[in-house]
Amino acid sequence: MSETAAPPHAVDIAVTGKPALRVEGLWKIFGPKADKILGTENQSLSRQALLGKTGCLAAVRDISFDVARGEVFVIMGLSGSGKSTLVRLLTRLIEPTAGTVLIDGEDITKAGKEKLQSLRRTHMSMVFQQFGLLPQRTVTDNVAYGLEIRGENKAKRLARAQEMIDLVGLSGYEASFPDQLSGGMQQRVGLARALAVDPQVLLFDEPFSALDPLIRRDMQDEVVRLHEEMGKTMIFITHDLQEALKLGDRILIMRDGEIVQIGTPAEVVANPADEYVRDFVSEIPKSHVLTLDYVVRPPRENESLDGPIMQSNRIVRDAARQVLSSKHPVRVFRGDQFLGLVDDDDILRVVVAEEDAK
Ligand SMILES: Nc1ncnc2c1ncn2[C@@H]1O[C@H](COP(=O)(O)OP(=O)(O)OP(=O)(O)O)[C@@H](O)[C@H]1O
Repeated sequence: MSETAAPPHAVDIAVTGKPALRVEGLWKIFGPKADKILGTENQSLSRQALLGKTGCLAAVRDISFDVARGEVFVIMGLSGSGKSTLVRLLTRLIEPTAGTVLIDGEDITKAGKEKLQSLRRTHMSMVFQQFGLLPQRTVTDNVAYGLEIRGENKAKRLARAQEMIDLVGLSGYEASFPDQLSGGMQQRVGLARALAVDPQVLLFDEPFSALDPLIRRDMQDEVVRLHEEMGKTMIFITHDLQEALKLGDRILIMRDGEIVQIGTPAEVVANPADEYVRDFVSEIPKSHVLTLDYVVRPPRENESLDGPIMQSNRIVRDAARQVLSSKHPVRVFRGDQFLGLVDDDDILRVVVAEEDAK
């Protein structure tokens, strides 16, 4: 079968096996006697009602999800929806009120102090919005910092740091100090530092929010490229839907501490769970996000089955040129399974619908 390229960072969740991260029934309630809320009738109150009645704020409410190995999982929501609290719970920078977090099968929530420290050093790295670089240290020493804490010898950590500096495109800046670098370059140092320890999971907490739009786009491309090269599991927090759609294999949309929807970019755009999500996605050009899964249809009588073959996870926009220039309808497969056909009309229907929506 002649294979047409899938979207670069697509992951087949079904075949990736044990999750890299499992979150079960996670809660964080802030406020007086916050630990007395769960198990009482107050637990089912909305965030507002709970706050009014008890003075406690449920920042994260009963959240469960799995992240597959190698997946880019984006957590998205407006300000106050609970994203930062959630990501901090994942590393126990904040203690959960209830629930469990398993990273690579290790229960973070039950780990003692030493175990937690060792898990943080070996299993996860974080990239923050405020880069968090050490100002007195050079680029190389910042990148090597995590390895130093871990007790790696100097030759080894310098070699690894150099490898990461080259990887993120900072060769030549090894001896610079953070304040000599632009914001985008500082964030590259942050990325290199996070990657240097070869973590199981990389966590990004709104890393590019403070950057100019153009630099921000560069950095998003950088994340896509690094993911393609290294295949790391990534959890990415953002309030920006475009960023979520661009980076995410799946997106978790939060509101008032709760999950509103979890889905692939195409699922979220094609089938928004409610008005809140519909509002979010209404401006998004569907052909940029929907895959052929959403336009494929059964063959009609006497229709040609001689057209080229494409995989169903191809984005409509990327497939359009080939479909429109083909004499026969394109045959769409998921793996080896034939799903049906896509022709010019099927493509144009999506494109025209988005023109109409403007
Ligand atoms: N330490 C705290 N004590 C009390 N309330 C808190 C605390 N930290 C966060 N909150 C509240 O929890 C809710 C969720 O906050 P959080 O910062 O997680 O949201 P967010 O989606 O990350 O928003 P932003 O993008 O603005 O950071 C907010 O209402 C916030 O005021």
